[in-house]
Amino acid sequence: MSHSAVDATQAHATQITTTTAPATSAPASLAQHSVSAGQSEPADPVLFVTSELADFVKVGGLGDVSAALPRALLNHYDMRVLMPAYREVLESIWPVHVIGHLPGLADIPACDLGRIELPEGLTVYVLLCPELYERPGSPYLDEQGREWEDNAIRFGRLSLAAAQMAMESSGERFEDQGWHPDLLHLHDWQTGLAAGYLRWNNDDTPCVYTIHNLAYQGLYGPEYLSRLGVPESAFTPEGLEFYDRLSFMKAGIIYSDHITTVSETYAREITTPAFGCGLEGLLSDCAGQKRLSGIANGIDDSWDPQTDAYLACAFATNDWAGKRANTDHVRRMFRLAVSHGPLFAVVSRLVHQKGLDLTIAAAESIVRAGGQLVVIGCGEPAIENALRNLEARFPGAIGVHIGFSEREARCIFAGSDFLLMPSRFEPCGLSQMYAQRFGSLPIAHRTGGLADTIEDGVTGFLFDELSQQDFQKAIDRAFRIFGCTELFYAMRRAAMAIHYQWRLSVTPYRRLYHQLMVPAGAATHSLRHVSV
Ligand SMILES: Nc1ncnc2c1ncn2[C@@H]1O[C@H](COP(=O)(O)OP(=O)(O)O[C@H]2O[C@H](CO)[C@@H](O)[C@H](O)[C@H]2O)[C@@H](O)[C@H]1O
Repeated sequence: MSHSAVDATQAHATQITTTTAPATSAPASLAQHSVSAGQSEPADPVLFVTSELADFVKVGGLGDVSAALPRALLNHYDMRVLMPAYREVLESIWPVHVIGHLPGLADIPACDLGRIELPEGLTVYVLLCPELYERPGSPYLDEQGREWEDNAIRFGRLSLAAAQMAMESSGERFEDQGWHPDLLHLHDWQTGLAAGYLRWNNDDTPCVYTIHNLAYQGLYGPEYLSRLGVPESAFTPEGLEFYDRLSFMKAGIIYSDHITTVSETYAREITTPAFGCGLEGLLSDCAGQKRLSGIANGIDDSWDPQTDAYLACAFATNDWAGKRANTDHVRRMFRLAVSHGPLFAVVSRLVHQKGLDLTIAAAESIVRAGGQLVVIGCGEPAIENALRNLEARFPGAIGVHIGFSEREARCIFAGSDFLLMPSRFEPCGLSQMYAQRFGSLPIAHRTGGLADTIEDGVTGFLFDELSQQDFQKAIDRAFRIFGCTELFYAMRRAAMAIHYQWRLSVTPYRRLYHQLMVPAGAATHSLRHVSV
C-alpha cells in the first residue's frame, strides 16, 4: 500500500493495519470459497456494491437497504459489501485492515483496498482513496449542498473497483483468503459503470443492477469517456450515451444481466413516459426480455416498538397509553402545545420527489382543524426555508427540525398518528413501513411502493391524483377516522400487524442469483434472462 494512504488515515480514530496477503493472486478453485457461519456447503460469494451503508453513513433509503439486505442474505450467500472509505468510515470504531491495492485507469486514481468486519458477520471492503472520499459534507454533496464536481471520478472509482475485484486478467484475479465474487449486485447510478468495465474487458461475471431511484442518473459530458477509460465504441444510443452525455445509469441497465427495482408497481411505472425519466423505451425492452423485475424492500427487525431503545416508552399493539407517551414526548421535543388532536409527521429527505410543496400547502388546514405537524429532514434549501417559515407562522402547532437523527426519526414514527407521504413517485419507500410498524398511519399518493404496501382505509390512506385537492381529501378522511376511536384503533392494529420482513425479499433475490450463477459454459451472457 502507498505510505500516503497510511499517513492520511492514521490521523483518524480507526485503526488501520496491513496484512501480508496481496489482494491479487493466482486463480483458486471453487473449493476454496469461504463458508458462511453455520453452513456446511461453501456459500456462493457475492459482492454487494453501494455508495451508502447505514452502519457508517446514510443519505436515505439506500443506506438502510445496504445495511439490511446483505445481512438478510448471509445465511445463503457469502455476501460482502464494497463501498468508499468516507471520513465517517475511517472515524468509526471498526478497524480497517489494508489487504491490497487496486490500479487506476485514465483519470481514476489507484487506491488501496481495506477490509472491515462488522457485527453479524458482515465483511465490508472499503476503497481507501483519501483524495476522493475523505472530505466533509455528504457522500454526494459538499457542505454548501452542491454536487462534488468530481463525482464522476469518485463513483467511476467505485465502479472500477467492483469490476477489478470480479474480473480475471492475464491469469490474475482478486482474492481475499480464497474469496472472489461470482456475482456483482450493483446499486443505483453510482455503481452502473461496473457492469460496463466488465463487458469491455470481455468478462461475463453476472451482474444484478438494482434501481432505487431512476431520477438520479449520473450524467456527464462526453469528455468523461476518456477520463473514465470508457471505450469510444460504447458512446452510442445502444450503449451508455444519453442525449450526448455519458450515463452511469444507462450503463448499469445495458450491461447488467438483470435489472431489479424496489417494488413491483415501480417496475411497471418506469416503463412509461411519466416515470421513465427518458429511459422508458429501454426499460420496456428490458421488461419484454424479462430482464426487469420488482422485488420489494423489507424493514429489519430493529423496527419493533416493544424493543426499540430509542423510544420514550416501549409499547405494543393495544397499549395506546404507551403510544400516547411517545406522542407527548414528540410534542415536548418540538415545543408543541398540549393537545388531544392528531399529530401528523414528515420524516423525509426534503426533495421535490417527496411532494413537500403539497404538505406545506396543506399545513394551515391541518392546524385549523386542530391537528399538529412535526417535520424532520434536510435537503433542498428552498424547501428547508419554506418549512422554517411554516414553523414561525404556527408556533406550538408546527415543529421543524432541519437535519436528521435516527433517534428522532424513530421517536416521531412512534409518537405520530399519521405520516404524510404525497410523493410524486416512490420506488418503494421505507418510511411508510416504519410508520405502520409503530402505529402511525401513512397518508400517501398511490404510486410505486406506496401503492403496494398501503391498503387504503385499512393500513393507511391512499389518494390517486397528485393534486392538492385529492391530498386534502385524504387528510380530511384521516381526521374523520381519528374522531371514530374504535375505527382508528382498528386501523392502527392492522398497520402494526403487517411486517415487511427482509426474509420475504430474500427468496426472489435467491432465485435471481441462482439463475444467473449458472456454471461457466452452461449459458452465454446474453441468454441469462430470468424471471423472478
Ligand atoms: N435527511 C435525511 N438524512 C438521512 N436519512 C434520512 C433523511 N431523511 C429521511 N431519512 C431516512 O432515510 C430513509 C428514507 O427512505 P425512503 O425509502 O423512504 O426514501 P429515499 O427516497 O431516501 O430512498 C430511495 O431508495 C429507497 C430504498 O430502495 C426506496 O425505498 C425509496 O423509494 C427511494 O426513493 C428512512 O430511513 C428515513 O428515516
